Amino acid sequence: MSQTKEQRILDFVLQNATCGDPQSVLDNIDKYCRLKEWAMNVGDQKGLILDNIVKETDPSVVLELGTYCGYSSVRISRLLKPGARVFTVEMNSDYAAIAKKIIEFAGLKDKVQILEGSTSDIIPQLKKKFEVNTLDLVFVDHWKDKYKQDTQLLEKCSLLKRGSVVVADNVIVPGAPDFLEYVRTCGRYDCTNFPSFLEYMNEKDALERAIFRG
Ligand SMILES: O=C(NCCCCc1cc2ccncc2s1)c1cc(-c2ccc(F)cc2)cc(O)c1O
Ligand SMILES: [Mg+2]
Repeated sequence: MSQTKEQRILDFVLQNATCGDPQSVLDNIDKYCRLKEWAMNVGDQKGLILDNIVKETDPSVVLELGTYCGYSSVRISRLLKPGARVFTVEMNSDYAAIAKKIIEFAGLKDKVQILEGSTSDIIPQLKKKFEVNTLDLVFVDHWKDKYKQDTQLLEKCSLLKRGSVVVADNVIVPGAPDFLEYVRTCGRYDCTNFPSFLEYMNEKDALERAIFRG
């Protein structure tokens, strides 16, 4: 059966990275996707900005929307204190299976729980089914036209508290204009734009940090 790009990324990690070493997993995914096949990981440049935001926030409970191959799950969870958790939502079961193996290879399976399904279904279940109270950090990296509605859904489900940090990838490319307009003008967030570049390319992209005011 012909391999998918995501399977080739997994194989490259298994053959070249060091088991239990998250940084080597990240470095090898970046190496493969820069040199061989582009893929939609947040990447090393935006990843460094995300690292700094995670370190400043020091979150206990993280929600990620859009797992893909698990690159940002590894990126985030490698920085968390003992006992802190990442819930990551992925609706493509092939991606979820790859991500599970990459997260396990990195030695981070106890910190990350992959939730397969749509954010519309899973976000309303977080409190009762997954025993989440509120979220300290949300990394938004799924369908760009769902960023705004899912941010509003997080508010509606009382999952955000004063100081909750929402970080969104790709606010320039592919872009999430309705999300940007919402968080910057609704009066409930303190927003900061972090200019960078699209993963593995020279095109401009950016992360947006929106801190919930409560
Ligand atoms: O689509 C992207 N990422 C979302 C994948 C969809 C994953 C999910 C959708 C969904 C719905 C509901 N519930 C759960 C989920 S999980 C994406 C695309 C590009 C890009 C940039 C330039 C290009 F020329 C072509 C693609 C770059 C990026 O960094 C991305 O993140
Ligand atoms: Mg992205």
